[in-house]
Amino acid sequence: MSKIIVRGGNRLTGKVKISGAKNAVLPIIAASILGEEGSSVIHEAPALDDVVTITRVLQALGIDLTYHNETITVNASNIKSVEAPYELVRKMRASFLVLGPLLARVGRAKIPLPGGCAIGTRPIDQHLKGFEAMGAEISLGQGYIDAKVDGRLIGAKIYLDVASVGATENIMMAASLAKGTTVIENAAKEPEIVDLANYLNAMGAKVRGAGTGVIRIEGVERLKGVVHSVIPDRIEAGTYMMAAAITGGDVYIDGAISDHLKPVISKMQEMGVNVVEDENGIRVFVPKDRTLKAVDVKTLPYPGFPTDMQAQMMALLTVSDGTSVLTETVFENRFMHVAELKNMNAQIKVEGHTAIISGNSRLTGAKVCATDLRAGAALIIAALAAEGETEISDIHHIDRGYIQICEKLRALGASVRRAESEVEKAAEVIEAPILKPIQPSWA
Ligand SMILES: CC(=O)N[C@H]1[C@@H](OP(=O)(O)OP(=O)(O)OC[C@H]2O[C@@H](n3ccc(=O)[nH]c3=O)[C@H](O)[C@@H]2O)O[C@H](CO)[C@@H](O)[C@@H]1O
Ligand SMILES: C=C(OP(=O)(O)O)C(=O)O
Repeated sequence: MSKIIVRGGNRLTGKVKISGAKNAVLPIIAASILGEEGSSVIHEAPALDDVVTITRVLQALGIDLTYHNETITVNASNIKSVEAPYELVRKMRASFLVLGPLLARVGRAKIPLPGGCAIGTRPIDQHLKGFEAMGAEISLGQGYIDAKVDGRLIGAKIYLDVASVGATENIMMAASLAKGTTVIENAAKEPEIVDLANYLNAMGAKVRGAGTGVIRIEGVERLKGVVHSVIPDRIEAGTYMMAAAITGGDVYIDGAISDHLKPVISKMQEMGVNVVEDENGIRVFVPKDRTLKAVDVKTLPYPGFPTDMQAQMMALLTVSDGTSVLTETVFENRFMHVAELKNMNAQIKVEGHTAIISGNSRLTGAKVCATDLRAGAALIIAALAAEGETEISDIHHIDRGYIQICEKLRALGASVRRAESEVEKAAEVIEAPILKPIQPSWA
């Protein structure tokens, strides 16, 4: 099994470049399915495992796609299958985002129930409610969602019971090619939704209000490929901010958009971390001899404190002065890192959705397991401050969301390396079958 091995105690200094956002590039790749004419060229697409997986999903649909040097070129003028392979979709949640675009483009999609991090039950009822309101017929059998529409989807008014990021994106994409206007109420407001709306609008869609709670989409007849650069990853940026702080370091987070990180910046400042924002990035530093203070944190949909930063924040709180209360309100099972942090001598008690962290821990290196993506990031952060060596296993979770994390940390002065397993290095190859183009039922 591959591992990341960290020797703690080094102060991080220097500059780290932030890559394109995983949670923006994934829906943008899915949205490319909507382009009937020309190619889309997507820049700043980091070669994360999740990004590679979704590109393979598109290839399995018979879509022409190439991926070189963080640039993806997609030509979806021909779609040859409406069925996404189980072996790919089970690996990640966001692969379900191909359902809306396929349904809108060719009137049919057969997608396995999605996999991804086991941080909660993660239902897809809000996605399906949206598609049904737009006239789709949905059936579920043998682990697959089969969605059909006779003719085009019809614009509808859809109120989301929860402000789901994925449901907002899936419905927004489907609505772009529907007949008439769709209004999504209680829509998610994350920056990744705005990036997707910008991409769709460049393709010729008419999406208004992305970034607010009400998004209005006027359907158009057809969309075309465009050139787009993905926004920087606010969660990757936040992770390096925590890494800098826990080591008492001084790091410039190059490319981070501070507007996207306000709740993280504000909590870190409350703890006593110095954070200086400018138009190109964020400098994070802890003055010598400053002790960081405990704070209370509650995760919320954007613009609240991101659930995807909860685990990393917890790692930082274990060494801060005093008791912190951290409440997770977005996912019901997102404290799996607690047991692992406790193995490193952290003092944490969980009561329902709340973790009570007694600070001032002297973290010690241990053998620990990355139970999910951000849990893995939290363990690396804790390990940077721990005494001795920490060995983190199950790092395939970390590879879903962090590109070259060991290289980036080493460049900042950390002692961190990967120990690769030969078995995992033999990449799984899933060949796309040879298929014929599909015509929509109304063509
Ligand atoms: C690829 C991607 O962008 N992933 C992000 C996206 O995940 P994802 O889009 O899956 O997260 P959602 O916003 O949909 O989930 C938020 C909450 O809504 C619930 N829910 C969701 C859909 C649904 O149909 N019914 C329902 O009840 C979920 O169980 C969860 O409790 O947003 C999450 C919340 O910011 C982030 O943690 C993930 O990193
Ligand atoms: C939970 C996450 O991702 P996903 O929704 O892809 O599982 C994440 O990025 O932290």
